[in-house]
Order: sequence, then C-alpha cells, then structure tokens
Amino acid sequence: MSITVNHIGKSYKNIPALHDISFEVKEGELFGLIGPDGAGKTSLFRILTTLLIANEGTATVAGYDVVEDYKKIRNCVGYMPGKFSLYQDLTVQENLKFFATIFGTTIEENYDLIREIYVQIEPFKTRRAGKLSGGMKQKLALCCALIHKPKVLFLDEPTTGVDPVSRKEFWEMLKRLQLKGITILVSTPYMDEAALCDRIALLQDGKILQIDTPEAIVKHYPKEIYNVGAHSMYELINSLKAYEHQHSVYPFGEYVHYTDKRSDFNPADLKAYLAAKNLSELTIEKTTASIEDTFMELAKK
Ligand SMILES: Nc1ncnc2c1ncn2[C@@H]1O[C@H](COP(=O)(O)OP(=O)(O)OP(=O)(O)O)[C@@H](O)[C@H]1O
Repeated sequence: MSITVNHIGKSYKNIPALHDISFEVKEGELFGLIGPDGAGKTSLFRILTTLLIANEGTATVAGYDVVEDYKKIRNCVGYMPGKFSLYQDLTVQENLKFFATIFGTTIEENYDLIREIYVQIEPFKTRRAGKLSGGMKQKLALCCALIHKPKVLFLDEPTTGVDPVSRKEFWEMLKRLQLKGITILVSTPYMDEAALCDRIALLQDGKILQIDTPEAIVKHYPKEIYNVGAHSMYELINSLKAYEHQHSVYPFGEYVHYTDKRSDFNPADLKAYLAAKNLSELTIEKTTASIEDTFMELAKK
C-alpha cells in the first residue's frame, strides 16, 4: 500500500475537523478525496504530508509512519497545497530551481518527468510567478511538486479557480503521471472530476460517507432520478419542494434533479401537479445518477 490511514481524528481546540477516517491507497492509484469546503480535505493532506499531527489514529505514506518517519516522508512525497505555494517574486525558472535545490537535485536530473508540463510554461520562464495566469501557476506548482521525483503526489484542490480547458488538461497530465508509477492523492470540490479517479472517498463534515470506484458509487444510487425542466427554474424548484411526495429536489445544470418518495411514482402525476401550478414547457425524463446525486443523497442522511 502506498498510503494507509487508520482511524485518524483531528480537532482544532473544540472544532472537530476529521472523525475516524480510514482508507488505503494502492501503489500507482489515482485516488480522489471529494468534498465541499470545510469537509476536512486540507487537514487530512497536512497530516499525511507530516505538517500536522493527528489527535487520534495512525497513518503511513510510502511505508513510513507520518509521525516517526516524517523526514523520510518529506523526501519522497510531492505536495501541492491548495493555496498558491510558490514564491511570487521569483521567476518561473527561479522557483523551480529553488525547489530542486532544497531537495538536493537539479532541474536537469528529473527533467523527463516534468518536461511535458514545463514546456507549456517555458515561454514565460523569466516572468515572476505572481504575474502568471491561474492555469500557469498551477502548472508551475505541479512542476515544483514533481522536481524531486516523488513516489507519492498530494494535490489539494489543484483545479480550484482554474478555467475548464486548463482543468481538463491538468487531469490528462495526472493520468500520464500515474502511468509513470506515481501514486496520486488529489482533492477536489468538483464532482465531475471525481469520475476521473480510480477510486474516490466522499467526505463531509470530517467523515467519510463512502469509498469506492466512481462507477460503483453511481451504480448504488438507491432511487430513480428524473430531469425536470420548465420555463422558470425558480418557480419549478419552489413547486417541486412544496410537492408532498418529493424526496429530493436540486438544480442540476439547466434541469432540476427530482426523486420521489413513492415506489410506484408516475411522472404523469407530477406533470399534472406542476401544470396546475401554472408551469409551462414542462419536461420530465428519467436520467442516470451522477456522483453529485450520490453525494447529495448520502449527505442527507
Ligand atoms: N487552524 C485551524 N483552526 C481552527 N479550525 C480549523 C483550522 N483549520 C481548519 N479548521 C476547521 O476544520 C474544518 C476542516 O477544515 P479543512 O481546511 O481541513 O477542510 P477543507 O475540506 O480543506 O476545506 P477548505 O477547502 O475550505 O480548506 C473546518 O471546519 C475548518 O474551519
């Protein structure tokens, strides 16, 4: 196993941040921690990268204990924190050189690993990091996290605030790094990115709701789910929420995702109810559950 987490608990004075967290990440796996702000993702990353000590439980990374062997861990992991971690006043090239030096290596030594990412920011190598775009900063931060050829890579919300095209490119890059044998633990609040991981843990309020492959998580969604559309999203949501048989209602793109409490639900009944509420251009179609639907369902309990 590349990462093992056993019954980890952490609180800040009286504020609980993590409660009884256990999971394992296999060597070479791309594992996602999926959860909203405040779920506890950063606390867990800081514990695994030896920057924070847990109140309860144990954890190992690359076979080393996070407390006893913290120095060994620091040498063999790469960490890209959520907040921008680079030196804003140093140039692209200087930042990279700085990170290489503190790990006792050179850019040339591990250039192969970062080449593909670095060539994209190379045209700006003399620009100060603080003056780069969001996507560029993220690529530089990834290069810096990779420069000492880590066995395990920790990426805390690497795509937050990054445009959709750069997000897509970033995930393609992660897949290629994975092929080079690097184990990756990545956190994201974006549910669509969860589907790109080998396995995911859904995290909320410091607790794990479920761990599985994205496919299995979606497959186990317990209800039939419908896309409901109408001319006014606002009135549609209000009317659906007021419907006595509704189990869950929330906006999903241009539609509302709706589930019903009844096992013999007939969409025609719902259509008649909504039409009586003066809603027009009504559509009700069965759809398949997404990871976001599963998350919302588990978070309800
Ligand atoms: N240093 C701290 N002192 C007090 N409370 C903290 C501290 N750091 C985190 N917390 C609290 O612990 C909980 C988990 O925070 P954490 O930052 O780990 O979550 P997160 O999922 O990374 O969210 P975010 O994306 O907002 O950082 C939150 O309630 C947060 O307010």
